[in-house]
Formats: sequence, structure tokens, C-alpha cells
Amino acid sequence: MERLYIDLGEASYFINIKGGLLKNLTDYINGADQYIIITDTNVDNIYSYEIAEALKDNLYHKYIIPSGEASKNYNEAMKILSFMIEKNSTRKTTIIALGGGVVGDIAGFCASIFMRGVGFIQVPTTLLAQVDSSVGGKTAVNLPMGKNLIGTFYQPSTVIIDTELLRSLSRKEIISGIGEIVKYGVVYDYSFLKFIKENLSQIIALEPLTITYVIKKCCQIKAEVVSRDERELRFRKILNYGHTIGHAIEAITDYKKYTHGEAVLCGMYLEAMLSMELELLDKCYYQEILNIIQDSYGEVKLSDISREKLIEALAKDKKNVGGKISFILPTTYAKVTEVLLSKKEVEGLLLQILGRSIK
Ligand SMILES: NC(=O)c1ccc[n+]([C@@H]2O[C@H](COP(=O)([O-])OP(=O)(O)OC[C@H]3O[C@@H](n4cnc5c(N)ncnc54)[C@H](O)[C@@H]3O)[C@@H](O)[C@H]2O)c1
Ligand SMILES: O=C(O)C(=O)C[C@@H](O)[C@H](O)[C@H](O)COP(=O)(O)O
Ligand SMILES: [Zn+2]
Repeated sequence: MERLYIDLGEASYFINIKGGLLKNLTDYINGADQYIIITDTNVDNIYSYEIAEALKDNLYHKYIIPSGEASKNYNEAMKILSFMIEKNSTRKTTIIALGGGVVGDIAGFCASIFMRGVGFIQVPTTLLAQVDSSVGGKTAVNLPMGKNLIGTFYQPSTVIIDTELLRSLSRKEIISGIGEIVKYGVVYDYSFLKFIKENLSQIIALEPLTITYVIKKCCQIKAEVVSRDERELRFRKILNYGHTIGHAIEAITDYKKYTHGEAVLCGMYLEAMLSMELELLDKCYYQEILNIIQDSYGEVKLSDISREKLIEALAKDKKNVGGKISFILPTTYAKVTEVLLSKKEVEGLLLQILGRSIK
């Protein structure tokens, strides 16, 4: 088994990675008085028997949210908290998030506020959640005004990554995970980016040794970044590459057409173009970034996105400072920089880079 340590003082924890870990869940959980499993309809349909088997000797209750980003909202969080009151949860309860990033984000949010904080374990079931969202402690729900507008930093006590659970994912969800994987390569580790490029088909095929290596590498990078700057005061911002435009794309398409990772792939593509237009980005690196995005996602068309709506959504991004929109832009191999641009500047740049390719 692969084991990584994320060093955050009192909030430090282990990330455990191996195929088949769900069966042995109880070896890694912490002897709480009661467990609340939060999962979604798809995961429950596929893994309901395994969950019941894994927890049969423990007191637990299961709360199932409808699958999809639309469930990551405040009302759903309140329903979870009320369910916990109904089930007599106490401060000795532990919440287990068994699902993708949607389940992880909302379950973590509930764990952080129920009775001012209860135990929290991440059991991520999507590639995206295994390489990114289950690690680092960002929790959130969306508001109608935008993505992740309410949330906390609240670390899990452990992360249990069962790579066998990825077998039931659709290709679209695998590509979504590759969005965040490519991000780590671009912002932090050029040799990893080359590895992704050379092994893309094995990654998409979830070849066991390759996918385990990739998950471990991503968790290692995320652990290093988060250990340096847990609260995103400075360094952690590098993980936002592709996310300013990515979150805007998700919001204006009602979180339905693009998965988070697909929107991030498109966002990284456009933000690389933005960086090039601002003459901040090395030309060879620029081409490499566009190539790996196209190789994994296909052509970035965005024919359904209007420039006007994109700018409106960007203007509402929670990272904006003093009326300016914040972008994390690549500059050269494994280096990025934060650039703040006015709405007008972004309008001009988007017109420049996209011409008439979007409305
Ligand atoms: N907290 C963080 O650091 C962080 C990082 C990245 C993304 N996120 C958030 O994560 C969310 C996206 O996560 P996601 O991509 O996992 O989406 P998701 O949770 O919606 O899961 C994607 C789909 O896969 C299904 N699914 C989950 N596991 C499955 C399995 N093993 N087999 C078959 N189907 C399965 C789900 O039911 C869903 O339909 C977004 O809300 C994003 O903002 C958070
Ligand atoms: O962990 C981080 O830090 C990240 O930014 C990871 C991102 O991939 C993730 O999508 C995150 O939820 C974005 O957070 P937000 O702060 O922009 O809401
Ligand atoms: Zn993300």
C-alpha cells in the first residue's frame, strides 16, 4: 500500500492508497460512537452492498444525496445536519464522505459546522476526488450567485483511496480527473507533465500501476502545497490555474454541460492563451500546454459560451480583489504568477484571443 503524510501540525493526517481498501474500511477509521455515511445516488446504487459489508459491525446511518453538482447547495447541507440531529449524532460522531468531489465538499462542510466540528473521513470514489478534492481540507457549497461561495478549511482525519472504485467511472469522468492531473504538471512539476503526456492512454485506461503512481504523485504535490500554505494566503493559489475561467464556464452552463475537470481543462486552455497574449508565457511551454489539453480533452470549442456571460461570471469570482479579476497564469516550466485584470482589460483580451470563435 502507498501511504503519504500531510504535515499540518495538529491537523496532520495520512493518505492511504490501494485497490480494495473499501472492504477494509474499519481498519482505517477511528472508533467513533457513530458514523454518518454521506454518499450519492450513483455511488450508492453501485456500492451499497460493499458499504453495508464494510460497516456491518458499526453503528452507522447513511444519507444519500442526488448525484450531481446541483446537490452541492446550502439546503442540502441543512438537510444533512437535520438528519444528524434526528439520528442523535453527537460530537463523537464521524462523517464519512463516500463519493466524488460533490459529496466530499458538502460532507466536509457539514462535518466542520455540526456542533462546531466532528470527525471527518474522506473515501473518494472519482479520479478527480482521488487526485485532488479529498486532500487539503477545502469544503464548500455553491450559492445561486456562484461556485463554492460558502465553505471552510477543515481537514479530514484520514483519506482512504481505493483505486478499484474507479473501474465503474465513465470516460467523461476519467477525463474530468485528468483536468486536475494536468494542472499539477503545469503548475508544479514539468517532469510529471511529460509523464502524463507519454502515458496518457494508460492513464485513461486506468492501468493499475500507472494510475496508482499518478494518484500518489498528485496527492504528494497537493500535500506539499497545502503544507506550505493551508489557508491559501499565497502559495496555494497556484492550484487555481484554470479555475477562474473554469468556474465561470461551469456557472454559466448551470453546472450541467461541463464537469468540473472539463471546465478546468477549457479554463487552462484559455488562461494559457491569455498569458501568451500578455507576453508572460514561454512560447514552447505554451504549445506544450495546449497540446496536452487537446490530447486529453479534444478541441476546445466553447461554441455555447457567450463572451458577455463569461465576463459577467468572471466579475463575480470570489478571488477578485478591488474590482479586479484574479488569474493564475503560467509563465514558464512549472511556474505560474497571479495577475489582476480589470473587467475592461479581460474583455479586450478575450476579444483578442477568441475573435469570433465564441459569441
Ligand atoms: N475541495 C477541493 O479541494 C476540490 C478540488 C477539486 C474539485 N472540487 C469540487 O469537486 C466537485 C467535482 O467532483 P467530481 O468530479 O468527483 O464530481 P461528482 O462528485 O459530481 O462525481 C461525478 C459523477 O460520478 C459519479 N460517481 C462517483 N463515484 C463513482 C464511481 N466510483 N463509479 C461511478 N460513478 C461514480 C457521481 O455520482 C457523479 O455523477 C466540484 O464541485 C468541484 O468544485 C473540490
Ligand atoms: O485545493 C485547492 O486549493 C484548489 O484550489 C483545488 C481546486 O482544484 C478546487 O477546484 C477548489 O475547490 C477550488 O476552490 P475555490 O477556492 O476556487 O473555490
Ligand atoms: Zn478544481
